[in-house]
Amino acid sequence: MSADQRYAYEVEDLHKRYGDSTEPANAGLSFRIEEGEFFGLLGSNGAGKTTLIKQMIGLVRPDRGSIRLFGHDVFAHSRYTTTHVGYMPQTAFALNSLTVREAVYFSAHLRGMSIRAAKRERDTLLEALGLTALARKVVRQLSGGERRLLQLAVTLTGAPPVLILDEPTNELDPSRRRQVWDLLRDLHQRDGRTVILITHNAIEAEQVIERVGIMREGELVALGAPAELKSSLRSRVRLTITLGEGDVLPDYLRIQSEHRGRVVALVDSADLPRLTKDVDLTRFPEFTIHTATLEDVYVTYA
Ligand SMILES: Nc1ncnc2c1ncn2[C@@H]1O[C@H](COP(=O)(O)OP(=O)(O)OP(=O)(O)O)[C@@H](O)[C@H]1O
Repeated sequence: MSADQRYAYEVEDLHKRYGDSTEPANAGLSFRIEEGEFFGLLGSNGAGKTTLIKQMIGLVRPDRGSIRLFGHDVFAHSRYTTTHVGYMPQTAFALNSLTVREAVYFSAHLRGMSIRAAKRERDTLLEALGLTALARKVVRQLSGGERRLLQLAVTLTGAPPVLILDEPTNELDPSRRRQVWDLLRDLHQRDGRTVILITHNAIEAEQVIERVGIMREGELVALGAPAELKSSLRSRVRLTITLGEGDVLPDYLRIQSEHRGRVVALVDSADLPRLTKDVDLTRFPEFTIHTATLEDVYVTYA
């Protein structure tokens, strides 16, 4: 990190346990996110991702530890936090009786933009997210995916320097998902925004994220660039193969998933020559071999 680079977030020794729950939701988390970084947070259900994020925007108080946003304590400077972070939660969108264009316009205006600037912002965001044709529709009449896009548009209003997005591509069809990833990549590369993304879709996220944290049981069990984490895997090669009736694979393969004869397995690089000797892969109707993906890292750690 160069001398003039700042941290967007500095999280130190964060602990959180809800009510009389025996297991902590967050247990001793410490990490930093650089200004302008695209950071992905992965982890299975209940790993503690949402709790961490809610603490980072000052919605949930930790039992112990500190969180600084550009050097400001998020709880002592709650106004600073709300004006500098755009948060898109997983929960349903609230502005149901407004039209799409009103929802975006009012959000921009409430974030301090003049009437003129808010109108311009509204038109730009609706266009960027492919919502212009729906501008006059009432929010409650939108489909789940359309609502999700609108929620993203509202989150982006006022151009907050930090975006925290909880599963932004959930419920979207493949072409809309691509549109969202392209937009986020643009906001990051062109405008230098810091993006913090929670996702279960490691394969798609891998295209955009620069560093990833993997959570399990309230702790960060892996933190690094996707390439670094992939190269740290012992089983570096992924084999996908469709088996026929009675076919069996050697037991040194680590099976990750199996569905209707389609098997995904991880193979130690050292075992690859042995595998190609033991199994005549060309006899199978379908197989692929490639280096491990971020999803393999996720499945290994989470
Ligand atoms: N308001 C709450 N009250 C009590 N327990 C909670 C509350 N919110 C979360 N928890 C518990 O804290 C733990 C972490 O939950 P959290 O929602 O942070 O996980 P997550 O990684 O975001 O999960 P998911 O991927 O399913 O959204 C879980 O055991 C959950 O049951």
